[in-house]
Amino acid sequence: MIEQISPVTLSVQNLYRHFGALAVVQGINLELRRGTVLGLLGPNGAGKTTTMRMLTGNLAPSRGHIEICGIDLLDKPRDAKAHMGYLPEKPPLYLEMTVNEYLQLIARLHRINNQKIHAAVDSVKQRCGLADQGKRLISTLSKGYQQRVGIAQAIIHDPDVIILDEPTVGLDPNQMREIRVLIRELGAAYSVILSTHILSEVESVCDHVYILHQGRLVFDNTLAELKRKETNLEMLFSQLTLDNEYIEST
Ligand SMILES: Nc1ncnc2c1ncn2[C@@H]1O[C@H](COP(=O)(O)OP(=O)(O)OP(=O)(O)O)[C@@H](O)[C@H]1O
Repeated sequence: MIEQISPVTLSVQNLYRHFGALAVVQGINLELRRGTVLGLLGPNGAGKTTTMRMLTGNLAPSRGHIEICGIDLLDKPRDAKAHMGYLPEKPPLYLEMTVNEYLQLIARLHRINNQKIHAAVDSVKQRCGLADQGKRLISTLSKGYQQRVGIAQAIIHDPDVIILDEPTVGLDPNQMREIRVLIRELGAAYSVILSTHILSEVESVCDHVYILHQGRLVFDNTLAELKRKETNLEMLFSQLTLDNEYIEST
């Protein structure tokens, strides 16, 4: 329902990326709408990280078109990136800083007005369950709380599109559950692309799923439709990617 009426926040057309002779991303089309969590699934080496690096403006496409909130990422990278928040697989944290120092630094890098920095840091800490952690050194936080700081840095400038690359890797089950609740909340307010290897995570968090295999999108549908058809995501994934080793390891 939401997908029918919400504005498009990210539009990707005919995206390609080659590394030398290796075609890693081959003609991807993708659309993300406000209020949606989109799960990007694929076996190892499918091209997920390469795709996300292009969507966040960290890697130039060989070909294709990316618009963030209607702004062309290649023509106006600074304007487009202002609408985008990114948590890479390895969170870009300065462990020797306190949570407050780090988030203030990130706010400055996003050119948030000096007078608004404290309010922005307070608001994002509240949102990410870090309200009592401001004076802690990041190095002393648990991995789950460090991941919250990683998410906080991705959303401090109030972006429309949030891209999270395997945000629950290495977390214990309680931390995973908490981060998933947070992602769900972010998805309701913004729009999120979530890359993960955990199929149950997609089922519990995402509204829409895309499956990438050998650089091509081989599946694109809503979770509601999968449920309606009683499709088993694990079976579907296995059939589409023919990578049983991956399924067994998750
Ligand atoms: N800078 C690069 N130079 C050459 N090849 C690369 C480069 N970056 C990625 N690749 C190759 O592109 C393919 C896709 O990699 P990518 O990291 O995008 O996959 P992925 O789906 O994110 O995999 P994983 O789930 O293991 O993280 C792999 O074969 C990888 O070796």
